[in-house]
Amino acid sequence: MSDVHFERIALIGIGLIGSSIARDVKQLGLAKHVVVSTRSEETLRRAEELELGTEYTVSAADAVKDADLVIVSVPVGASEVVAKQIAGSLKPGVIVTDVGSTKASVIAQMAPHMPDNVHFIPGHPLAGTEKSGPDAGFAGLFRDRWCIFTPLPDTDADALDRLKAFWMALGSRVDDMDPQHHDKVLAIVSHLPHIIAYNIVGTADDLETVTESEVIKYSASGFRDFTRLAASDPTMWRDICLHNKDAILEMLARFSEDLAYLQRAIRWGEGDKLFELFTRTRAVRRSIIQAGQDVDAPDFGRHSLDTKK
Ligand SMILES: NC(=O)C1=CN([C@@H]2O[C@H](COP(=O)(O)OP(=O)(O)OC[C@H]3O[C@@H](n4cnc5c(N)ncnc54)[C@H](O)[C@@H]3O)[C@@H](O)[C@H]2O)C=CC1
Ligand SMILES: O=C(O)C(=O)Cc1ccc(O)cc1
Repeated sequence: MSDVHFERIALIGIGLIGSSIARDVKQLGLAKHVVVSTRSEETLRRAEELELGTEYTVSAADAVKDADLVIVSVPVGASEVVAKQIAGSLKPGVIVTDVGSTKASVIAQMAPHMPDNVHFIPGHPLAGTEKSGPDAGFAGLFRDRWCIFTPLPDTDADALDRLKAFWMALGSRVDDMDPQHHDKVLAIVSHLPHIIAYNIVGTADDLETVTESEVIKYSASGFRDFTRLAASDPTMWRDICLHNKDAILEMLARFSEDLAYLQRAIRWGEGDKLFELFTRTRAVRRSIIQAGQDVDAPDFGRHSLDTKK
């Protein structure tokens, strides 16, 4: 079955996200040509071995020539470099989008380089795992997950609809948001949990009174969940921290205040305060489950969707 949405798609960056898009596009027949481009020869060769595209090049500028859709899937800190590389080779009318975890910074890095006759529409699929690289991707990653778009004030409505139709073909639910609001929401639901995970695993690793082998041997499931997040790609998460600095610092300040409240309640034996908080937070999880999110699976159960129904 074929449902071609774009004649030629260029994928710039072919890690977890780029390669998952490539697998879906191939499986669903959403494009006639898929040009894969990445910086490193080694990753490009691996993408070719995995047959993720129809053409391969280390030149982002060559990759985007004649493309109708360009998807940039690189660490957010590399957005400006890529924008500069592709700007002079984009076809008039092409849709250029990205998948970066932060939006205001990506817009600031890319928009000034985009020619007027190009539709630049920033996006962010809220789907992923702690793994990275072209081998880590899988078909179905985006199914039943949100993809948020942060269109610019002058974004063409038809181009936005075409891009949304593409993501809906991958199984995503789509929504629009203001970029600053996106960055605040993501700071609390995604960026802080990762930062807390990096911190707790780092703290455990630094403890002098508990040996590393004890941490490994006795790690209960709570700690293990943190280690999964803390195993996420260092480059990607360094860039997210640096490129969503204000929202993350704002949420960290709130978090620290609330932690001090909890610390005080524990110190003074204020069980009622602890009980009230733990009851309230339990309700949040129930709401997530009611909203249809499979929170029990380690990576939201995406691997179970690898094989098509
Ligand atoms: N990993 C996740 O769970 C999710 C990641 N994202 C976002 O998606 C983007 C990509 O993330 P992943 O695919 O997980 O990363 P990844 O590390 O698996 O892949 C990144 C790819 O970008 C390439 N790359 C790096 N710098 C480049 C440059 N200057 N020019 C061309 N290619 C370059 C790398 O070679 C690699 O192919 C990031 O912006 C990240 O914030 C969004 C949703 C989920
Ligand atoms: O692995 C996980 O639990 C994630 O939360 C993956 C993830 C990482 C970054 C994003 O911007 C979106 C999703």
